[in-house]
Amino acid sequence: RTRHYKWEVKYELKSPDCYKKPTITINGRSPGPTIEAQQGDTVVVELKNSLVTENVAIHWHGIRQIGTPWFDGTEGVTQCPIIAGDTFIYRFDVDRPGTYLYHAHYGMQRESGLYGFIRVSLPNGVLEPYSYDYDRSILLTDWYHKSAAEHTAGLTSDSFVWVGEPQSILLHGRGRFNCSGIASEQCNQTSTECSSPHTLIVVPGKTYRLRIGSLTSLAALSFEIEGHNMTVVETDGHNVEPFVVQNLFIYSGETYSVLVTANQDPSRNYWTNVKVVSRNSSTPNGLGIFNYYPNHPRKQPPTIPSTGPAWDDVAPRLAQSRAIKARQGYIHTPPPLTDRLIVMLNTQNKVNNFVRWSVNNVSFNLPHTPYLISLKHNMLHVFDQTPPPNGYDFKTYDIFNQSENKNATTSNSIYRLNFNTTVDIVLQNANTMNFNNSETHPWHLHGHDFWVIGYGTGKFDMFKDPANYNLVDPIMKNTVPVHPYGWTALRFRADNPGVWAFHCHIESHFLMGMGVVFEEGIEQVGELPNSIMGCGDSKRFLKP
Ligand SMILES: O=C1O[C@H]([C@@H](O)CO)C(O)=C1O
Repeated sequence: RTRHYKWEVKYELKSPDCYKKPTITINGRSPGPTIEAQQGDTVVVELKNSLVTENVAIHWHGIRQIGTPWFDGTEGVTQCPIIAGDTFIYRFDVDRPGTYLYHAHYGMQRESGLYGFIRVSLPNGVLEPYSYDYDRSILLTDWYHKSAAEHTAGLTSDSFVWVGEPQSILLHGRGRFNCSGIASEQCNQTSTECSSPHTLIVVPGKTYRLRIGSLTSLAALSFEIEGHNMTVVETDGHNVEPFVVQNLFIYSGETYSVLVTANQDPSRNYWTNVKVVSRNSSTPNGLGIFNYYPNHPRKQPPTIPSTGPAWDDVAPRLAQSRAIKARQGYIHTPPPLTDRLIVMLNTQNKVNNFVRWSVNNVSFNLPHTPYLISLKHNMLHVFDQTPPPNGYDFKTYDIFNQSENKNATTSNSIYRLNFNTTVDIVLQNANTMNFNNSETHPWHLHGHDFWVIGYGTGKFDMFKDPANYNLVDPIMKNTVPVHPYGWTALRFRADNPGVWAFHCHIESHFLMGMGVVFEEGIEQVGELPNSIMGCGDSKRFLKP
């Protein structure tokens, strides 16, 4: 079956947290419409770019694009941007059930509000291994009052201006900023998004499958529903061996399904409470109402919202990461051995006076001609052909100290993987340029799911640590955090012909170079559609 969507992407002045800001909407909404499909369907999105003076591209996050690598929506990697005024048609199969996302993948457009959910249901007659009465979803984002253009200008200037902490956390597009002292024409306190908080209406005694996704531009979050336990059952489209949490840590690019039963005192409402963790943030918690029917949805809970977990306590976050295992009966066993190990040291450093992020001292820049096109047509002059390093100087590099990394460079070189081989990636975190500081980075892989085979603290030891890998019941995911001063080990099969980005999902960090690109099986990629071409050196492959 084909699911057809017709979208118009456009700037509109919106006030999701009361403050008026040009927001990128789809058919007038941010978050955009949820794509609803069933396993095996083909999704067709006919996208009209009405941004007037800006190009666009949309990535279908978690959809592997098997056989359609040109519709991954990653500007510079798999396609040219969609020019203002043009209409572009994405067409791809959703081959697995679960909760996925979509969002802009061009410059820093995502933070302007261009995002939404993809929900893929099971085939008729097939049941989830858990039961619930209702299915709801809630997209968590962070919200800045400055524009993406202003952020980009600051980040790419040699007098670096950091984006800082977001002004608000939005619960499915709703937040509340304190407008006192702000000119009234700048704050629209009567907008629906601002005047009524996010509300989840629940019927006492019923169980809810709550799909939670994060597409923050920066913030790592803790999500909780006051007084209610949550049972984690799904992440990134894979069934999780159930475990119970009071608060769920969620990083940008991840999705979770949790089961929540409305089993508390039904005479009142409760807070849904979203807090920034991992950074010493000034952003107020995002608050919504968990509304027990028939209480009035605006009836304030009688309690003061909790402050949430300590922002700098890594231990519970690492513990949650380690608790996520594949569900019994749904385990895909990884290959026991790898063909290739790439250790990726994540550092913040200066390159020619610009503040950048690097992987093994290479800070990534996108080329003008998308890799998929240049590789398919063997135009090797359009990017740097020296492969990036497979590791870093393990003996001398001190991950616990500020380092100048004097020989860090920028490059658009890529990793070329042998088709149908097994690849291990170890993300190695380190100190930033600031004293006694290491940040959390959620890494997202396009075109694949990977097995999460290990987490560790300190420096990864390639001789000792692999002995402790979980090769029995590791979860498969498409996005995973590397915790401060720690490491995360992943394994995947390079079995999807195409060119795939792997990057930090913090939008500013990818812009600052925190990403790599993998090519695999390019010779098996079919004929590229005309619609992805037109920029850089790709013009000459346009077919008449
Ligand atoms: O990339 C970053 O830059 C700032 C800060 O390190 C600049 O001093 C920060 O917190 C980041 O995550």
